[in-house]
Amino acid sequence: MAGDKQAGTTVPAQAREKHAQLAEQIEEHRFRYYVNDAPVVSDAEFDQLLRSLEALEEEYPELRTPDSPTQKVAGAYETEFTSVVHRSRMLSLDNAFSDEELAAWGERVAKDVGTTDYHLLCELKVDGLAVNLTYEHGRLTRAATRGDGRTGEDITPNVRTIAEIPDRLHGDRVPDVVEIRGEVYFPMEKFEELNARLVEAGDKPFANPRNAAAGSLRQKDPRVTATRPLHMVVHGIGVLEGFDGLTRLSQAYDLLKTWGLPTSPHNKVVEGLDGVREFIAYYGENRHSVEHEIDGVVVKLDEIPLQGRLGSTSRAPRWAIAYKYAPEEVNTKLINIRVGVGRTGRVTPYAQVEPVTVAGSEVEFATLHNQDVVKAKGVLIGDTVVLRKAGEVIPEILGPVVDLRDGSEREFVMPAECPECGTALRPMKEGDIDLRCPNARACPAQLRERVFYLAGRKALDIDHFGYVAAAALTNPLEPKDPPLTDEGDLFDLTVEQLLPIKAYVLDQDSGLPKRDPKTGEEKIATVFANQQGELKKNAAAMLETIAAAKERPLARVLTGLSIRHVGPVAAEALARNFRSIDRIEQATEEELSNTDGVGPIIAASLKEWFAEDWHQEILRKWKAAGVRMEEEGSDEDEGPRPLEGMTVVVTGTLDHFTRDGAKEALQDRGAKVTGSVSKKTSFVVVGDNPGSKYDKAMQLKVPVLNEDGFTVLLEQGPEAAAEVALPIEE
Ligand SMILES: NC(=O)c1ccc[n+]([C@@H]2O[C@H](COP(=O)([O-])OP(=O)(O)OC[C@H]3O[C@@H](n4cnc5c(N)ncnc54)[C@H](O)[C@@H]3O)[C@@H](O)[C@H]2O)c1
Ligand SMILES: [Zn+2]
Repeated sequence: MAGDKQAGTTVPAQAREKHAQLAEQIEEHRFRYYVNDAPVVSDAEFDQLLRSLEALEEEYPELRTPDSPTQKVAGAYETEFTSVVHRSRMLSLDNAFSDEELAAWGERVAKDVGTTDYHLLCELKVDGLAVNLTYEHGRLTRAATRGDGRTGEDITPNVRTIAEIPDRLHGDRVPDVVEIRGEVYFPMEKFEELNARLVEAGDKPFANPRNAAAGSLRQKDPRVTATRPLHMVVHGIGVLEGFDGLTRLSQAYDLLKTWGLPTSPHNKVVEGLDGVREFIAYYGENRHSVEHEIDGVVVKLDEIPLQGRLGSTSRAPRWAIAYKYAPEEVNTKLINIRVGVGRTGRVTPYAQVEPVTVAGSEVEFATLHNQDVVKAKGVLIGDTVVLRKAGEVIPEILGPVVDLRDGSEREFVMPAECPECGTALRPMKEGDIDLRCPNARACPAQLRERVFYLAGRKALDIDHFGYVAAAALTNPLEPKDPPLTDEGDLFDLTVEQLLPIKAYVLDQDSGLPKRDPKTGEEKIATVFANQQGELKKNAAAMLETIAAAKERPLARVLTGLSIRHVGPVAAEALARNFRSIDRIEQATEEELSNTDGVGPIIAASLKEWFAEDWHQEILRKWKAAGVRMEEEGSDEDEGPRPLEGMTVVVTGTLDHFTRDGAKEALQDRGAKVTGSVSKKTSFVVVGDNPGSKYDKAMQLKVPVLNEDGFTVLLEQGPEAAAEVALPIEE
């Protein structure tokens, strides 16, 4: 009877072997996760293994023995902590990964609960580690990890270092004994700082905040725990002695709160599964506005007596379910760290990883900000890393999986030269972390990025002018000389120039050529001409929009110049206040920095920009091409400008004008509106609650107008307004 059946069973040997293998893998991962606080696979991968095991046991129920990982709460491990027996078991939770699984749970509850009078309590599933706090007569006497659910590790001294966890419960009606269950977590925003400190000290960084929470709490020396910003949220009650009358879990939480325990502000009792779905949808959208990481929603039967009626399996209660959101963290390989050059020359390292799908999109690159961040994260090229993609945010590397290193990994070294033009990199100012390529005009990367930005949504908004076009026009393979050596010739592009252009098809995220998925070869395209050698339709549309873009508002033109620190907001403020490029150029640094929304840094940057000859050349060419360099309506013949040459500050709240409305009224009459009061200020207009600008004006004896005076200024001019200025206070 040898072969694929074992005596007395119907389970094929193959299945049995597969089961044993999976079980062993799962046990090993649990050990790494619960004991070492250093898992080597993502939670999603781990859950997948567990699910495979469950599926196998579904098919061959004989394999579902009591010691199977599917039947247990993690495992019992020998660790350096003293073990303690929980008074009542700490269970895990069953998971639902889809709406069907949630609905199936809901139906089972409805069927088994024996009444229609029950409620569902929705809670956030906090991504941390479970702890059990025992309070006797109101005093914290013991804190333990979950362990295998019956026995955990004694971490009392460590838990005492967490400020949020009270040593004594408040109030005079506290139970003789109560077990409080909750989740200890490590805030995401403190995570980078912790890893930086660990790396600095030569210690192993954590792969993610959950491991950081577990690793920080499970320290032999509680003084180390005390230095970690740990928090806790309460999510359950174990044994309760000497206290009657708790019938609803939601109300129990209210009570725990009065005792001084950190309960969650997000819990919500809902009507039926549709209410649950709403809660799930809401926090799916607002996952990152919560103070801790969440990996799902836990739905519980709110009536405590009914919970007892449903009971538990060896592993999890039947009266609760954890609905899991799509994972935001995946493990992948860090293939390389490259550097990219931005439009202002800033050189930033970024990670190139083995492509993975996370939160619904394929990711190949992740940001690393600067060379110090790479160091602080402690990642090496070749590492398996935890990559996180939270919503629409750019993917980031959380940390390395140190336990998978084999010695072949290498440290990233920031290059000394620009990867695209070879110029030596340097900080712009002493003390700057960022390195820059100083070859602003001719560096192909900077030029490409500038031109791309210039054509983009925030600036000239030119149709069919994307990254590929920007690269093709500035650095084509053919012809040798590019049509654009800087932005100056943009408006003079001709069809003849476009037709012969061949260029790499570049990827916007990396600036690298895209590859043909079949052949692996770099993609090269005739970017603007079709096979007949005629201009492609979208290239024709591009040329048309370029011509039309000469009429774009001044602020957009200004934004498109890629002047450091001058983004759309500052450009808007400058355009409103000065109304022409020439006037911005002629303004003093002080006048510039007095503009609302423009400070000294922007003012200095503007001055620097105008001082470059090749920038002047761009302006000259654009003017010659007919690009509008003035705000509409700023022509001299547009009407009288009775407040020309005046500088006015508006402060406080006016009744009949918004702040912008007041500004516009002044600017329409030729006045300049600034944000700070100086001796040169002509008038200060004050509304309600004017604050320090009023005092300053009085001190400098600058005429101050109330709202009526302001109307006089607008309607009758400065002399009349001076007559009605408020009296100077000494
Ligand atoms: N990556 C790995 O190698 C590895 C290994 C083992 C376990 N894991 C991960 O650990 C988790 C499995 O552990 P598990 O058995 O604790 O199951 P679980 O995390 O799916 O659910 C149970 C736990 O959720 C916690 N929880 C958070 N918020 C809660 C709330 N509001 N109410 C009740 N409980 C709440 C409790 O601590 C409870 O013990 C999975 O996410 C799994 O992927 C990963
Ligand atoms: Zn360069």
